Amino acid sequence: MLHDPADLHVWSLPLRTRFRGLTVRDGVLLRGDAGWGEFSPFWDYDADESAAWWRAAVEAADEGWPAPLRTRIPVNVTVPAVDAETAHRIVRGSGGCRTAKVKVAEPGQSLADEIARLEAVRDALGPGGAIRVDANAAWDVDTAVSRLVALDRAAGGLEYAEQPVPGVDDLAALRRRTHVPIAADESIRRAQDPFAVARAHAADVVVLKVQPLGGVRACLELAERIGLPVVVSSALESSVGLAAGVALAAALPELPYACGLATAQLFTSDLVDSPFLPVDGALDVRRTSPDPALLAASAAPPELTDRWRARVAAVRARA
Ligand SMILES: O=C(O)CCC(=O)c1ccccc1C(=O)O
Ligand SMILES: [Mg+2]
Repeated sequence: MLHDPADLHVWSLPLRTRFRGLTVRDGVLLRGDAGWGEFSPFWDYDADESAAWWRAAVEAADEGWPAPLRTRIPVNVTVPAVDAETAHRIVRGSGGCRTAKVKVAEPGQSLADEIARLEAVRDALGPGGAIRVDANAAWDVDTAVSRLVALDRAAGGLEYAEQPVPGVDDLAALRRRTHVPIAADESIRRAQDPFAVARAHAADVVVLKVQPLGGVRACLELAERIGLPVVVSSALESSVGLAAGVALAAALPELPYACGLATAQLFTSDLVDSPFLPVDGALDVRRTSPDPALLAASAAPPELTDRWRARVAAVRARA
């Protein structure tokens, strides 16, 4: 279907704390017969890599998603690379999340910063909660081996380490040298071949993100073929885009881990009047549509709007 360019809504939303180097997040909403879709590739994704993100938006707008198998999705609170006191406050204010995902390997921070952050998260969560870390591919294998010993101890046990090292071979080598389970994220969503992880026995868990992997149906197929437990995570979308991740999590036959879909908490405002915020550590499964007043309040300035329209035109020219 041809989406009328007049029906592209370019938005920009501030983040509470710096995340992945970002202080604002921006993107596009489009409306189709089935509902609203979000297209929000990060600016370091070129038109080629953004094609999958566009397919996910078109699926949401034109087709909708497969029927849910569950009504609630347990989620992790996402803790950015903040100081210990802030980390404690974020976990306590998370809406009852029993799992925390803590960012580590932030440039300029020390192991002591990470240990303090993990101790604070454990204190806030209590002994029953689960703690995972995400290093976004920043370590080499030797560094990861030693860091994971220290961080596992500081956390009182790690549930898993997400993408501690860059490549599939690195993940496989590290996995043989640590008892901490390994999750693959970038090695799935930015890889030529997402199945290489499974073939190399490089991970215990795979992280699936709807937009970079081309939609809910594409992710369901990938999950079935890859044969490893899946964690659905956001790409820091508005609550319109988060609905796609919620739909994927709801449609997966098995969902053994909390999902990384509580990222609406990282924004100071949203595009829908009832954002995806956890209650008792879980999100309700539902679709969302933007509130016209919030969409207007979050409308991007003209220059940014032009940049997004050009991006959409480039990605559509390839489709
Ligand atoms: O998984 C989560 O808890 C939140 C999502 C998240 O961390 C993320 C969000 C945007 C881009 C990359 C990542 C990541 O997992 O590395
Ligand atoms: Mg990650």
